[in-house]
Formats: sequence, C-alpha cells, structure tokens
Amino acid sequence: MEFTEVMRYILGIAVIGFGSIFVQKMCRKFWYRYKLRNVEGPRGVPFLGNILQFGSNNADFFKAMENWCNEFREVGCFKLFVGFQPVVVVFNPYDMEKIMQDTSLDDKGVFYQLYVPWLGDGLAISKGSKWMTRRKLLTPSFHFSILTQFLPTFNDHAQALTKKLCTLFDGSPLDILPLISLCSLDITCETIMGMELGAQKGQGEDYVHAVRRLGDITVRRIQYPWYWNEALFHHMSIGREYLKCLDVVHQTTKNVIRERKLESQKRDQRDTIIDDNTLDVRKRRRLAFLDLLIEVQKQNTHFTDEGIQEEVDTFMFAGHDTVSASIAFAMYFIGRHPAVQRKIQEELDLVFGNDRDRMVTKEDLQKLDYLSCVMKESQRMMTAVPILARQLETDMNVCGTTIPKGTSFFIATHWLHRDPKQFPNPEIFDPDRFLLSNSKGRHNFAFLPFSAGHRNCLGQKFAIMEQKVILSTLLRKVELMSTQEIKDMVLFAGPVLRSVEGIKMVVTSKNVTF
Ligand code: HEM
Repeated sequence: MEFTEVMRYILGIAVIGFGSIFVQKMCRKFWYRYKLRNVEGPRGVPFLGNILQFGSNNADFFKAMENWCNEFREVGCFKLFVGFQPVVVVFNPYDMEKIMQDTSLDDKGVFYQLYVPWLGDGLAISKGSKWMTRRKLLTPSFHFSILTQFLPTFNDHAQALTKKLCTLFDGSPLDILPLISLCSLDITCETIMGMELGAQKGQGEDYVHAVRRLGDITVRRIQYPWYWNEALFHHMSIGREYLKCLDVVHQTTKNVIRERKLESQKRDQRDTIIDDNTLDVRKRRRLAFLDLLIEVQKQNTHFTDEGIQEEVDTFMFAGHDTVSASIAFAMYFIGRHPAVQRKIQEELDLVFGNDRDRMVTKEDLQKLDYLSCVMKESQRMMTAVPILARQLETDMNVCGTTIPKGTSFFIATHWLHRDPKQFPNPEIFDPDRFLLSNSKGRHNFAFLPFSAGHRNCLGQKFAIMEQKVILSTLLRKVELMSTQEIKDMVLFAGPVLRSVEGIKMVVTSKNVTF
C-alpha cells in the first residue's frame, strides 16, 4: 500500500470513529433534553449548550449564575447543558433536603474529576468504601475536645495577624485577604500537619498563590469542555501555568510529609508516644492528623504514600482557603456596619473585660453568641463555597420531575441563602436574623454554608473555632472600616468565593501595645 493510501485509510477510520462518538453524544443529549423537558432553563445552542452564555472569565460565569438564579427563583431550579453534559442547578430548601439526605448520592461527578490532578482521590472527591473508611478514620481527629487542644496555636497566630495588620496599615485601604490567608495557612499547617510553616513570617506565599491559581483554573476548566482532555490541556498556555502551580503545591505538601515521617521515625526510636501496635482512640487523639495517617500506614501496607499525599493536599486546601475567605468577608461586613461592630465590642467587653491580650479559651467561645450570628450572616451573604456538584447514579425525584441518572447537580448554596421566603430582604446584612427567636419557622435546609448530610464539611467545628478566635482577638485591638460598596464588588468562585479587587479595608489600631 502506498503512503497516501495508508493516510487516507487512517483518516477514514478517524472520521468514522469521531463521527460515531459525536452521533452517540448528540443522541444522548437529545435523550436528556427530552427527559428534562419539564425543567426550565436558558436556551443554549447546538453542541455547546449554554457555554457561550458563561462569558469569558470566572466572574462572568458567577454573574450568569446569579442572573439565572434570579430568573428562576420561583421554581428554585433550572437546567443547563455544559457541552453535552446535562446539569440541574438547585437552590431551594425542599429539593436541597432531598439531595443532602440521600446517602446514595455520593458521586461528586465529572466536574470534580478535574480536581483529581491536584487533590487526588482524597476525602473531598472519593466515594463508596474508600471514602467511608477514610471518613471513619479521620472523624475522631475533628472532635470538639480534640480541637480545643489547638486553641494555643489559633491564639498565637491570631495575635501575630493582629500585630501585622496594626503595623502594616497606615490609614489607606488595603486588601486584607492575603494576610489572613497566610495566618490561616500557618494554623492549618501546625494543627493538621503538626509542622510550623512560618507563612506569616514570609514563607509560603508561593503556595498560597499557587493554590489560588489551581482553583481559578480548575473552575475555568469546568466551564469549557475543550480544557477537559489532560494531554491537550497541558499543551496550552493555561495548562502550562497549571502544571507549574501543581508542582509548587505538591512540592510543599511532599516536604511536609517527608518532615513528619522523619519526626515519626525519631519518635519510634525514642519509643515514647506510640508504644504498641494498636491505634486506640485515646492515642489517636494525641496525634496530629498527618501523624495519624503515617501511623496508619505503618500498620496497613495498602495505605500508600499516594494515599497520604492526597489527604494532605485535600486538608491543606480545604483547611485554609475557605476559612480565610470567611474571615475576610466577615471583617468586610463588620467594617461596613458600625452598629454591628459596636454590638460585637459590647459582647467582647462582657467576656474579656478590659483585657485585650488574654488568650481566647473554650469557655469564651461558648459565650460569643452575637459574634456567631455575625459570622453566620456573613456566610449567608458571601458563601465561601458557593456551588457544590454531584452526579446522579440513579434517577431522582426533584424539581417536580424525575431527573435521570447521569445528570449533574450544581448545588448553588450562595443563592439558596438569598431565598426571600426564608430570609426576608435577603440583600440586607442583618445578624439578628440568626438569633434563636428569629430562626423559628425557617426550613432546616435553608442555610448550608458547610453543606449537610453524610458529605458535610468535616472541618466545620475547626473552622468556626478558628474564625471566632481570630475575630475576637482582632476586634479587641483594632477598628475596621470598609470603603467598598457591596454592589461594586465583582465576585467569582474559584472554587472559593472571592472578590476580583480583593477585600479593601482600613484597619485602625485602638492605641494598644504589643
Ligand atoms: C469556613 C470554612 C469552611 C467552609 C465554608 C467549608 C465548606 C465545606 C463544604 C460546603 C463542603 C462540602 C463540599 C462538597 O460537598 O462538595 C466541605 C467539605 C469538606 N471540608 Fe470544609 N469548609 C470549611 C473549612 C474546612 C476546614 C477547616 C477543613 C479541615 C481542616 C475542611 C475540610 C473539609 C473536608 C475534608 C471536606 C470533604 C468531606 C467529605 O466529603 O467527606 N473544611 N467543606
């Protein structure tokens, strides 16, 4: 056979191959369109679905979601097509309850697969027996009584942050988020990984930046199927940037693991903490999260280095980016509402008296009720993880119809939290709506900043404790003022909620010494 004939032959096979895949996908899409005919949604175009309406960046996508959620507010759900993939966006409490309580709905789906190069098949992404075994293993490390052992670490880094904010700020508005991220990264590294990173002292900025870019780029990939193929993606400029960031992040976590393993070997030699082969709960509790994984690996050869790496990457990310966004937005709202700031101050005066330096104790945490309401209201207005995803493995009855298996859900908690039936005047910041007396009659699934059900946030108590310690330390020493209007904030999810211009604030020290 001549060369041109061979080429023609190969080309023919390729055309038939791609053609049949294309026809198959089109038939599948028509089938989904038929099955989802009772769910309203914006009109898309053939092949691309609604992709062209997503705009050219993550902020445009967020705005498009906002407009659609407003348009379909009455029904509380709508459908989209991301290329050939059918998606139902849900943001009403009734369907939320069904989704969150269905323990068989375990698959985070095609979109979360794009997080795998970064987070591996760790706790946030895995499913089935792998997820269940790991969740069972790790849950005791997040019990309230264990977390209170971290209070000295929370306090130390909260005080370092306060000092930094007081010295850096000179009366002009500055973006507070980068400083809070470094503080939160220090806390995550020390409490979860058992290692001092020194991010507030200048280490780790490259890690924080790389995590941000990985998040932004992954959300971008979710919107555009032409970024989904790994091999092709790695040859694009955005893909090359992604790989560089991946390297920074994985090198950082590998170093942490290496150091802790060395430490563990030394400990074994000293034969102090772990003195037999049974990891009973009491002993687990004395171990940092990463040390626990290392000890488990010693006794279970199936638990590989890769297994440790994916959990470390998951917790390093989940533990710092969400918390720092939540704290920064809470500071923003406090800075915009002087009356709220005064009320917090009164509560702090009651709990701490004139003592602006005292460490926050677990008893203090339980007394800071108004601060809790402020944190909740801030999470309602600016939901740190604004959209979650799932994929149906069996048909499910939601949105008043049967949604066929294979459909993805976008669980849009940011817009769930703006339901005027559950939160009258949802655009008004009002912490009092979370007072016990004002919460009566509200649907149990109307407020889900940490998700709910079996896949809820494992770090919820950790996050609340960290936020309370940082805010109550900070607000005893500084006054906050936000100059930015909320309506001027351009928001985007990457995957944690952020503002394009950062969160600009004026921080004024209350004439205190450090
Ligand atoms: C304010 C801070 C935080 C918020 C708003 C938040 C929110 C969430 C949400 C909404 C989910 C569900 C994600 C999904 O279903 O796709 C989740 C899962 C998770 N979060 Fe958090 N989170 C926070 C802090 C933390 C912290 C501090 C840690 C750990 C130290 C953590 C660890 C996790 C893990 C491991 C999962 C996956 C749980 C599973 O699937 O079993 N989170 N978080």
